[in-house]
Amino acid sequence: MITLDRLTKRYGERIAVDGLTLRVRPGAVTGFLGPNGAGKSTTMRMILGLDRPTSGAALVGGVPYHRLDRPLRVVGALLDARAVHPGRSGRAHLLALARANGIPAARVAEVLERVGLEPVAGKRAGTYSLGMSQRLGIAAALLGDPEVLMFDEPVNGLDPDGVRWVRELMRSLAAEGRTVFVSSHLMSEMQLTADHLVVIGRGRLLADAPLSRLLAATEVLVRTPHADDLAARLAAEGLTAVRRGENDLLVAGASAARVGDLAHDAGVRLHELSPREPSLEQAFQELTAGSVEYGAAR
Ligand SMILES: Nc1ncnc2c1ncn2[C@@H]1O[C@H](COP(=O)(O)OP(=O)(O)OP(=O)(O)O)[C@@H](O)[C@H]1O
Repeated sequence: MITLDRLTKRYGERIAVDGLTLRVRPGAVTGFLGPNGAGKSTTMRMILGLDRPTSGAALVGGVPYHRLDRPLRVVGALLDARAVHPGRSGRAHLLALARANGIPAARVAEVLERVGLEPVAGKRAGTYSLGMSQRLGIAAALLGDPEVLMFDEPVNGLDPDGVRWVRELMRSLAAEGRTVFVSSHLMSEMQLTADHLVVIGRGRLLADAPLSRLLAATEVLVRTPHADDLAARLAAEGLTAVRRGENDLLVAGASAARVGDLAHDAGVRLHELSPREPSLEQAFQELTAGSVEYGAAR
């Protein structure tokens, strides 16, 4: 479990993280979404004790990171896959980490196998492709068999096989009961990976909800030669229908079945009735409109 309590970070006049309060729960993949500069990396760095909050708190398993006795056994993180000594082999890198953290050397072989890096474990990390570096970073995060895992943009720059591999790994880590917190600016990716979403913009919490709820805001498009009659009937039921052309209405907040039933009751013939589920991309754009720091999001 990760707990943020009014977590705030200022850099001079600029507020990077603005009073974030939330819980990231075990047994699920929680996506951490926001446009560039929204404060995702800063939040993750504070959780890992790499940045000090201006105010508020970030706790892992109920305590601040700097008070953890054996941090790698509690929380593993991949922030920057290239932050490895290039002259060291992947195996040597993991052995050094294990030694420094009181983790048995035998664990290195286990994590190398889990991430599929065994065949190249003896090669210098500097020769690794981005995908291999990501796997090495993930192996390091898994080394202490931690309950909590955090990944900052783990699929950035990966090929489709690499993306699929990371996605499946996240799902399996969550299925093992771990807390998996993964940041991304790729809404489409989160739609495939996450169970729960936390959305921030300009350091502020915009949404904290199951993926299914963020996607549930269904609209229904109705085509009828009696659009005025139907709009009146819908209005009487407290539903808003927006006119789209002569015969089309866009109805928010009701299922296709309900709209169809109301039309039937009102004796209105329908020529088309189609639910339109917004993509997460759309939901995200609506949520973050006005909070994008650099104009167009990446
Ligand atoms: N060391 C720093 N000094 C000053 N400002 C900083 C520092 N680190 C981050 N910021 C600012 O804090 C804000 C949040 O940055 P952060 O990197 O956390 O965002 P992000 O959501 O991770 O974005 P990205 O996806 O671009 O990495 C930005 O406005 C950034 O310019």
